Amino acid sequence: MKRKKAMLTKRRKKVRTDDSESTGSLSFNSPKMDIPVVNFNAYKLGEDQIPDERLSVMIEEIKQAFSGTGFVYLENTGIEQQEVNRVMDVSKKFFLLPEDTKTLWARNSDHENFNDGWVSSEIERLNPLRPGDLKEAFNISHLDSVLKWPSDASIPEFQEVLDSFFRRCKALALRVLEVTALSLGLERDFFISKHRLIGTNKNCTTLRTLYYPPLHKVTVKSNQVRCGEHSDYGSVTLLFQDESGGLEVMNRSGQYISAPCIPGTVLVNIADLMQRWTSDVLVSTFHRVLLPPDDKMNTSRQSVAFFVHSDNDEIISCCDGSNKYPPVSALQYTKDRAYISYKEANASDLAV
Ligand SMILES: O=C(O)CCC(=O)C(=O)O
Ligand SMILES: [Fe+2]
Repeated sequence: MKRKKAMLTKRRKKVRTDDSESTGSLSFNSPKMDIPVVNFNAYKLGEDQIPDERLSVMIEEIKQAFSGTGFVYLENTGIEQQEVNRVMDVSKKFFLLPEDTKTLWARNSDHENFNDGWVSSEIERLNPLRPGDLKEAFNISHLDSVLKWPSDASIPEFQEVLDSFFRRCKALALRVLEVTALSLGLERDFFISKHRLIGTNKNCTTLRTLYYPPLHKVTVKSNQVRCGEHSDYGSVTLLFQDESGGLEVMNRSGQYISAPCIPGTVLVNIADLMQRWTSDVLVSTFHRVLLPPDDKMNTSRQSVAFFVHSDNDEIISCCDGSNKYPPVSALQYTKDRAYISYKEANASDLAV
């Protein structure tokens, strides 16, 4: 762990000497990130009944990360790179199907499972001041739903692979929430007691597989990017990226810095409701994915995010009893935040 941390710091220093200012370009060219790498081995999936003392180093490191940059790479979580590759492979098969076929599994906001299904390119704008994001996605939040699972003969394994990855991410996320509670001096089950219904229609936690198509044949609009500047809405997010890179995270001085893929790790970040819940002790940080550089416009990018939300009916009040923010319903908070990403912006190419 120490070695990797040192490596990241070294890389960052090296890049910062010649590239410390934003170029103003919409393709990524940012300094390297100093997001800590924390060894999760003591509480990896499969390790059970671990006394709090054995977790003490990790607890402290996670607290530093979540209250500093709001992002951390976890290594030795028990989720192996091969599992992630399987999800990416099966997802790519889906995203490469013709649009008419994918439409059969399009997300339908009128449906009870309003979040599940395929989302076509340019539908969402995570930064409402930009044109629609150049990405496609497939969402799963209700494991018992059979309605939205693609059943194309070319990818019979789609449901099995995504369903089982959802369960693995859920298990890891609950462990992260336990460690987070301990790091704040709270009871171990403080957060997980409000995340009991993940995978059902009473919780908005979503596994989202993302595909950023090649852009060389696309007319890219002014200020359009792959994924606009935003912070996530819920409790925490687990993120897996392929090696094409491109994710950038805003640092404390307001500068976007690169958060590269480190194979075998899981990138975890604090989301907005968790920041509010912890009275701003833990921080939810802006991040984005710009366009690839000109010589890589013909390449695609993939990522897989697991957005963790507390149960819909929970009322979230500041955990320190401070009343810094009024209590809020978890579902209402998520709905209000998501609405902003879908409503039409009046001018799609405002300066950003
Ligand atoms: O694709 C990525 O690497 C990031 C996606 C993301 O931040 C999001 O969808 O909230
Ligand atoms: Fe995000």
